[in-house]
Amino acid sequence: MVAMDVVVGAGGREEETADENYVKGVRHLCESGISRVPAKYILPVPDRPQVAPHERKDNTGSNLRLPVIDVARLRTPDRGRVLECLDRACREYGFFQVVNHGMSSEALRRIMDVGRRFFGLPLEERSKYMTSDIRGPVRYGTSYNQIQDSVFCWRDFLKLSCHPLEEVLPFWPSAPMDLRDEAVSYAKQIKSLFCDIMAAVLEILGVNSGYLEEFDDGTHLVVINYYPPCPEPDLTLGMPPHSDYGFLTLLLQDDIKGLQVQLRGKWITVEPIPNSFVVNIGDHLEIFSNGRYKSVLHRVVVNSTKPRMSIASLHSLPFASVVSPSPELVDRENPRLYKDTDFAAFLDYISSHEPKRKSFLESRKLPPHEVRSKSQ
Ligand SMILES: O=C(O)CCC(=O)C(=O)O
Ligand SMILES: [Fe+2]
Repeated sequence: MVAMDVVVGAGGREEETADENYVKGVRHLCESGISRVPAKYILPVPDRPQVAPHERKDNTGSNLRLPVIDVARLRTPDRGRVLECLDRACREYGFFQVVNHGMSSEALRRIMDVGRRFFGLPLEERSKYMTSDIRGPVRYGTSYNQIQDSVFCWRDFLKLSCHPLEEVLPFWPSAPMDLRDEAVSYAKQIKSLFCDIMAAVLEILGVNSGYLEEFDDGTHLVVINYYPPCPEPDLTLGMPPHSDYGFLTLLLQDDIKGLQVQLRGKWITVEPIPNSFVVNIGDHLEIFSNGRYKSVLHRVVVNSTKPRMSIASLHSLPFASVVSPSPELVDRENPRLYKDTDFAAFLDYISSHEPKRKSFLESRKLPPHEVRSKSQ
């Protein structure tokens, strides 16, 4: 048991005396033996994940199966047909699952296993990597954006910046002993899968595939998310509704449900498919495609019995690159809808605003009177 100062607040809810304890993370909080969710994690009623009684059937009965893309078929004469499915998935859902992607189930098992062992280390070891530096090569933390969040969410994370690998590697956790080797191997394989999928997306968009080379030097972040069981899962979320900032996110999840996607105004649970990745469009691809593809809101719900783990790989252009609508996708019928942006603008935004839904992307939209039909 970890000692933590707790007092019983109004209504019998245990309150910690100092916010310092919350920044140690949810796992630490749970190990202190709580039986109720502290006020710091309780969302205002409209933001809680409960499902209205009349929607209960739709949302829990049949979970929507996202379109499934067979990556191996991209290398067969069927490529054209797979590209059509991919285009429809990107336009209609902004989310899809990929199977037959070439990464072995053993490779996926190993990275999940080492991630789980990292979160099982004593807090003293994990907290060596706690930092408020959002630009650093490694960051252990909690909530969504613990510097800005007024209500915390039920997640601990380890973020590994993966580019350039040889420069960041010495900063990554030295325990568990095999974490660096496993994470390097995973980072290389997932980057290659991202490039295969991105090449297909560029082909559908009819955009010069020269962009693909730029991704070789692109930003790459691997985020290991850990969601401990929560005594009152109706009051909080593992992650609030958000969109991801990059071009594409490739998410590996364990077999515990939790990811929900907002489709046509409803929260739909993504049914995990073993050994698959969930892929979603990020804000940078929405801008680059001039709105042809949209980043989609998603969130994570927690449960009272089982811990859940996921590993998100977020990919974009190099840190200093400007992301703008691709000139091929701007013309008289499709006027330019977004301002240029870059990574620094995104980091400045998240360090000065409480991130809400798609607010960063909204800030990059051109006001209607400035919408232009030229690319510049
Ligand atoms: O854990 C999940 O299923 C989703 C995580 C996520 O959305 C993220 O890391 O951006
Ligand atoms: Fe996300």
